Order: sequence, then structure tokens, then C-alpha cells
Amino acid sequence: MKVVPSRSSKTPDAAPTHKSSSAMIEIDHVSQIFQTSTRKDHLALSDISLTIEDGAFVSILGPSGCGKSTLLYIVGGFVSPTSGSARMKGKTIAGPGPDRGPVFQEFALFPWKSVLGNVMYGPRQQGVRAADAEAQSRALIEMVGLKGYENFYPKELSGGMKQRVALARTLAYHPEVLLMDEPFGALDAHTRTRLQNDLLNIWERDRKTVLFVTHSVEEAVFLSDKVVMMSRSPGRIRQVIDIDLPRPRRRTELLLDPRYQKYVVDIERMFDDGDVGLGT
Ligand SMILES: Nc1ncnc2c1ncn2[C@@H]1O[C@H](COP(=O)(O)OP(=O)(O)OP(=O)(O)O)[C@@H](O)[C@H]1O
Repeated sequence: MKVVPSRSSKTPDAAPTHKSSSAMIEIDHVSQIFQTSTRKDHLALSDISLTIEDGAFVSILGPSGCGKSTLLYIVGGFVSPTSGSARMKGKTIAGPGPDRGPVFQEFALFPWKSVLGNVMYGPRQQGVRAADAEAQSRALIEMVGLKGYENFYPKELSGGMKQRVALARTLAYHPEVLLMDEPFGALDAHTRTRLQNDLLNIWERDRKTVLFVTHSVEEAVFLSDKVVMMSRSPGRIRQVIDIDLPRPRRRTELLLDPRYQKYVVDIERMFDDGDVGLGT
């Protein structure tokens, strides 16, 4: 396993193996302090620097409360860092934008809209003609495996199906970066596995840049080019690990692959170690 030690004063290189490198996201000495009524000056992130290359699939792993979601929200433009900066293609991120599509665990679908209506919403907002938006949306619904469910409403769908709609709805904006915050965390193991496979298939078609927060070591290793290991609160980057496994990846093949097993075991050992082992 190739482990790239990451000190907070350095910028770990998260270059993918499959595209010529150009920085899509640069996180530059970001710290985040939260103020609440009960906890003043809570340092959630401490001096985080990370470069994510165009087309890379990068997962963030770390103990509960180490600031994974906060980091994702900063890249999403939903949280403005206390110090340092986040840039996308060299431009400082000053707020949310359609170039960065969030897919979060809470599905956030419009309950009053059908599957088709939910997916069409983005393109229609962007001024795409209704007929074109519908055609694109139907194609995306098929791509996420929901053909035949176009007229269903969210309450008529399972958790896994809702998550597929959420993914299709985000893809309909044509974001350059997908920000995924434990998108499969609430799903049963079987559905989760299927969605991981489908996400990889979709990703392998157009190789969007993905920043993916998860608690699952197996999920991170299976999906990613790089795994960013954060230490416990206040969150720092402890290591950036290259996942040097061939693509396309097939889960059943990987499970038997000693290299995959070694990545999983080595990363789990890091969780056993005190620096990343416990939440706050
Ligand atoms: N808006 C906020 N106001 C105050 N404190 C916050 C806010 N958002 C997050 N925090 C605090 O910042 C720390 C990091 O939270 P964050 O949700 O980023 O962690 P996480 O690693 O994603 O956790 P988990 O794995 O449990 O989802 C926590 O201590 C949390 O309580």
C-alpha cells in the first residue's frame, strides 16, 4: 500500500491515475471554528490542505465528529471557512453553485413531484426546454435503474430508490463535481452494494470529480482513487492513501483480491490507532 504522509502544512496530491492531472478542487489551509451557545470556539477543522484532481474519486474517512461533512459543506459553498480558502478551478468558492452537485443522505426530494418531476426540476430551472429536459431526465432515470418509475412519487419508493432519484436529480444539473455525504449510509447492506456498483458504472462513463464522505472502509477502498484519512477532532488530514487497484472494478473480484484486502485491513488498523480511532 502506498501511503502518502500528509502534514497539514503540505498539500497532499490527490491525482487520479486515469486522467492527466489538473486541479479541480484546492483546499488551502482551511480551518473552521464553530460558535454555539454551549460550545464557544469549537475547532472543527484545523489547517486542512488538499488538492483533488479533475476526474478523481476521492473518499474521506475518519471518526465521527472529525469534520468530514464540514469539509464537504465548505467545498459545496454551504459553509464559509473561518480561515483559509477552497477553490474550484482556481476560483475561490463563495457559495453553492450548479457546478457542485450535492447528494446527501437525507434524500431532499420534492414530495409533491413525481420521479420525473424531481429530475426535470434542475434542467427546467436552468432554462432547458421542457421536451429536452424530459428526454434528458428520462435517460438519467434509466441510467440509475428506475425506468418504469417515472410517475411514482417519493413516498411510493424505497430508500434505495429515493437515493437513486436523488443521484439522477443531481446529475441532471451536469455538475462538474459530485459531493456525496454518506449517501448510502441509511441503506441496507444489499441495496448499498448495488448502489455502489451502479455509482461506479455511472462514474466510469464520464469520470466526474467525486468527493465522497463515508464511514465504511470497504466502500471507500472499493470506490476510490484516493482515501483521505482524517484524525479525530479537531479534524486534520492524517494520510492520503492511493488505492492502486485496476478499473473497472468488480466487487466480487475485488473481495478475493489480496491487494484490496490489504488496503481494508491497513486502513482499519489506522482506526484502531488512537489518533483516528475514537470519535469525540
Ligand atoms: N453548524 C454547526 N454549528 C456548530 N457546530 C457544528 C456545526 N456543524 C458541525 N459542527 C461541529 O463540528 C464538528 C464536526 O462535525 P461534522 O458533522 O463535520 O463531523 P463528521 O466527521 O461529518 O461527523 P459524522 O461522521 O458523525 O457525521 C462536530 O463537533 C460538530 O458538532
